[in-house]
Amino acid sequence: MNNYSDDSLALHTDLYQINMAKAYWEDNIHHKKAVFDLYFRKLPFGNGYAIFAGLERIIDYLQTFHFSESDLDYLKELGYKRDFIDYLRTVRFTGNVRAMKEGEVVFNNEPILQVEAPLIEAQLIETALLNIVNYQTLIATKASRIMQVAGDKPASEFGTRRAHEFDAALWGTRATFISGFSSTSNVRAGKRFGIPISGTHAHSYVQAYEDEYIAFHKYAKSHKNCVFLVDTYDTLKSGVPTAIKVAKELGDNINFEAIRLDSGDLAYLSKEARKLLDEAGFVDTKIIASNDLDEYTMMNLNAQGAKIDAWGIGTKVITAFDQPALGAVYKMVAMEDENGEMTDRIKLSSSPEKVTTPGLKKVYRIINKFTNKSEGDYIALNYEQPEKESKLHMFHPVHTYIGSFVTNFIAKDLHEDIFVDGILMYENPPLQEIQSYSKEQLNLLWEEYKRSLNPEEYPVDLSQACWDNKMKHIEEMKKYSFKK
Ligand SMILES: Nc1ncnc2c1ncn2[C@@H]1O[C@H](COP(=O)(O)OP(=O)(O)OP(=O)(O)O)[C@@H](O)[C@H]1O
Ligand SMILES: O=P(O)(O)OC[C@H]1O[C@H](OP(=O)(O)OP(=O)(O)O)[C@H](O)[C@@H]1O
Ligand SMILES: O=C(O)c1cccnc1
Repeated sequence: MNNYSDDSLALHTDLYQINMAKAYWEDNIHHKKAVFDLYFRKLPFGNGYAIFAGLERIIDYLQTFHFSESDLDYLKELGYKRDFIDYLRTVRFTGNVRAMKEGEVVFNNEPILQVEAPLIEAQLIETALLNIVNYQTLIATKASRIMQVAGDKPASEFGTRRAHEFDAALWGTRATFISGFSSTSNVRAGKRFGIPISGTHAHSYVQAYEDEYIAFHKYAKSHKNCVFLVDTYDTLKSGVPTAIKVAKELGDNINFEAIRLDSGDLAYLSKEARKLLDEAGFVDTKIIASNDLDEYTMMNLNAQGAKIDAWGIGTKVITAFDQPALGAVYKMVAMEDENGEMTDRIKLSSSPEKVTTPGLKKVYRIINKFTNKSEGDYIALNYEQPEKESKLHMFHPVHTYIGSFVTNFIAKDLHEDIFVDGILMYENPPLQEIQSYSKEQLNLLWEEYKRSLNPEEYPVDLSQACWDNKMKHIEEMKKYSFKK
């Protein structure tokens, strides 16, 4: 354990970013403008779309970006020279960021966010930006899959105890809320983000009294709104009948809101519990289910006719249980040359998906005016104006023979100016608004893209000019490497 205080996020980066920063600075190219695209190549969970989350934290990170004195002391200890350290002391984020809004429905191979900044700044922030987007977008997408099954029934996020430590619990639960979860059990997240909080009680509460009747009675004395956990000993023989008995005794003194089932056969138990509650006159008392739930189990429970009114979901959403990482990348697409002109940059690869798409680009959602559904996304070079065209040729960027012509469309630019010359231009909407925005954007998608199993592939196409430009750079780069 050393004595440095943890007072900035500038070193929350990979050492190779600092290695590059040093070399750029020594070569005096650190101030040249560079453009990077942030995107992922493959949708997670085999889903047909993803939900973007992370912008709020990125804004906060970039606004406060600086190397603290303790960061610089540590770099000095590592052997970095004084003049480089003195330079780092002055570094702030002074560039431009364009990004999609949080809650946006996003797809593979389209820039979710673009950074245009002095090379050294754009490079130093790469790791943190990817760290933020990859986790939050992954969790928002998992949560969205779950909400496709939950429908109008509320889902509460219960996962803090299983999350990958504090930050993941906090920002992860925010991501689930963006995708439609209705509440969280994490009280700090409620305080920090204004997410509605909700909570029942644990088995230990019943164990503390050993007797379910006493436990429920005491709980009801302490809380007017009661949700009783009924599976500590025997759900149908003891838990549900005891909850009913206490609720009858206390009458209008309490609101018998719900029971919670947390083990056993949730389909069978919910149906039987429903019968007992209804027979006792508690037709409005809800049944909440929890225990290792995810979209697959929930779908199965629905198919079995389970009488579940609300879901408590922890581990599997907050850890993105079936896919531990999203693979978003950050790739250079343009750079200022020795004459001060911006020139495109490309990275080649033997796999076509990994070849980058050079140039400054915009992403448009092409919305059919008649159906109000999205026809696909269209990536065009900055100077193009697809919104002014009457007919668009949309074609697959790898299998170019797959394509169609679109007319009567709206081309919606999906990027917002977030920072211009380091100045924040964007105001984060309230979280509730982000949730509503996300829901509206999902409504633009045909159902075929939203099913959880084998969804249709949503078109993410390049404009002809963007595609021609890419081909030109591939050819030039091949000639260049061949000459060498
Ligand atoms: N009817 C059902 N159909 C499909 N899956 C179910 C059904 N009922 C429960 N499950 C799921 O099956 C799994 C059973 O969990 P587990 O093996 O931990 O048993 P349990 O009864 O919960 O015991 P424990 O007391 O240890 O929690 C959970 O993921 C649960 O959500
Ligand atoms: O199952 P999750 O989706 O993660 O939801 C949260 C779980 O956390 C609690 O269990 P607890 O930590 O007491 O352990 P348990 O598995 O023994 O119930 C609660 O009773 C849920 O079962
Ligand atoms: O409120 C609950 O019921 C709850 C919260 C966290 C984890 N498990 C259950």
